[in-house]
Amino acid sequence: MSRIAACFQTLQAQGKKALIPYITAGDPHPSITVPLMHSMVEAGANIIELGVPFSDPMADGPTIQLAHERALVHNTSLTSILAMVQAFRQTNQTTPVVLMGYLNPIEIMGYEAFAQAAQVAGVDGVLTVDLPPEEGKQVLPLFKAHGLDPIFLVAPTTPAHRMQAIAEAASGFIYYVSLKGVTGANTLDTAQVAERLKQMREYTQLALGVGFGIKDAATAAAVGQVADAVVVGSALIKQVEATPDDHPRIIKNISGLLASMRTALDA
Ligand SMILES: O=P(O)(O)OC[C@@H](O)[C@@H](O)c1c[nH]c2ccccc12
Repeated sequence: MSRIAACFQTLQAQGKKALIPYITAGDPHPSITVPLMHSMVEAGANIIELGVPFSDPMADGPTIQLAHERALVHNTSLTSILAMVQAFRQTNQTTPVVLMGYLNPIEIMGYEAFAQAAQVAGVDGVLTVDLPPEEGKQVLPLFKAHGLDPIFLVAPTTPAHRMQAIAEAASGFIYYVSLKGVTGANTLDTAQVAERLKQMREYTQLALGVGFGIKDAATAAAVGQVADAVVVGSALIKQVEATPDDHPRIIKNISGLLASMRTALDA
C-alpha cells in the first residue's frame, strides 16, 4: 500500500481528517525547507505538498507566484528538491510528500529519470497542474511503475465525464479545487463544496481533499466537515512573505497556524 493510502486509512480509522499544508520548496531560502517540513509535521500536518518553483505558475495567485520567485532566486531546482525530500526521509519515513507543480521541469529532467529519482528520494505523489489525465498516457504509467500516486485536480467546472476519467487515472487522493480562479482566493462556499464532493463520491472511493480559500481554523473546520482532507497554501506563504529574513519566526508562525487548524479539525 502506498504511503498516501496508508495515511488516509489510519486517519479514517481514527475518524480524523488530513491536514495538508502547501509550501514552495526553497522559499524564501533552500535551507529552511527541510526544518519547516519537520515542524509542520509536529504541528499536525499529515501530508506535505511541496511546490516545485516554476517561472510561469499560471494556476497561482500573486502570493504563491512571489514564493516561486523567491525560491528561484536561489536556484531551487527539481534536483535540489529531491535532495530535500531525501534529507526529510532520514528521520521521517511515514509522512507522505506530494510534489506539486508544472510539467516543464519534469519534462526537462526526463520522465523516466524523474520518476526513478523521485521514488529513490522518497516522494509519494505527484500533482502536475498542467497534465490532465487525457494527456498523461505516456507519463502516468511511469509514475505508477515507480510507486508515485498521480494526484489530479477537479474544478467546479469539471463535467461528469472528466470526473470519471480523473477517478480512473488517479490514486492516493483527488484534489477538489473549491472555487474558480487561482490560489489565494478568499471566498469558499462550503455548501457548494459539499454538493460537488457528493457528486464525486459516485465515481470514486479515493479520499477527497479540498483546497483554495482555506485560510484559518474556522474555514479548515468547515471544510473538514465535508472533505477527507483540507489543503492550505497561501495563508502559510503569507507568513513567509511577512518576515522573509527571520526563519525561526516563519517556522513559528506557520506551525502556529497549522496547530490551530489541527485543533479545529479534531474538535
Ligand atoms: O493557496 P490556497 O488558496 O490555500 O490553496 C491551496 C493551494 O495553494 C495549493 O494546493 C497549490 C499551490 N499551487 C497550486 C496550483 C494549482 C492548484 C493548487 C495549488
